[in-house]
Amino acid sequence: MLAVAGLSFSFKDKPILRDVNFTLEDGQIVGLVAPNGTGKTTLLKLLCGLLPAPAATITLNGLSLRTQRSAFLKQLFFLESSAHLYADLTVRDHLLYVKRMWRSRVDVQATIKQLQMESYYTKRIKNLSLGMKQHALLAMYMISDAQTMLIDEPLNGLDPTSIQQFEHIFGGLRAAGKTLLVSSHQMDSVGRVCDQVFFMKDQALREVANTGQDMMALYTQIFMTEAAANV
Ligand SMILES: Nc1ncnc2c1ncn2[C@@H]1O[C@H](COP(=O)(O)OP(=O)(O)OP(=O)(O)O)[C@@H](O)[C@H]1O
Repeated sequence: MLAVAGLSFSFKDKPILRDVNFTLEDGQIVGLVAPNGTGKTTLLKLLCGLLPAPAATITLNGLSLRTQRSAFLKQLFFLESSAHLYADLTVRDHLLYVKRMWRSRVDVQATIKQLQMESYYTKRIKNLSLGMKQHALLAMYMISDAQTMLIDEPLNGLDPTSIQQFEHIFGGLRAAGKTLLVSSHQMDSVGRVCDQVFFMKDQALREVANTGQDMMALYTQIFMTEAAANV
């Protein structure tokens, strides 16, 4: 379980989060939804210590991010985006690197097959399309076998078949007991995959259980009704 208490953060004078508290239960997929520039990536970075939040208490299965940082981070995987992959290394290089660093038993070749990357896993990242890089990044998450996965906009640039494939893989990770916090702007996908959704607004998180409601309608209600009223 990931538990967060008293999390506040500002970029200079701009408050992003104000005294945020939440928990993520094991075996759950939680969506993180908000308009561009609200602070989704910032939150994910805070949860793994890439940005500082000295006053917050962040624990993962009882381990403190502040005082037991390396044990905490071994249980978590986060890579901000496929733009952060190494341009001159191949997909396979990335997967072998993650397997070694996370001491994982997940089979690299089986993962390549599962993600249908056979035709390009020996290619350098710089020669891949955005969708291919997104596959490579998801493969890194799968290979890490980390208990908790923070995934930032994994569906960007994917075709409909790949979106289905990713949703299936997220479901498989949940079935294996993993905890996923996934930011996305794809509300239909959020509705299909997530157990609950955090809507980020006014420096706070509004938690909504997914009971099959229309997520786009909910998005409009939370974010757009007010915006329209201000025009
Ligand atoms: N290094 C930085 N210095 C100052 N401000 C920053 C920095 N990084 C992000 N911000 C600001 O923090 C706010 C939140 O940015 P963030 O990238 O977390 O948003 P986001 O919700 O992930 O957006 P998007 O959906 O566009 O990816 C933005 O207003 C952005 O301008």
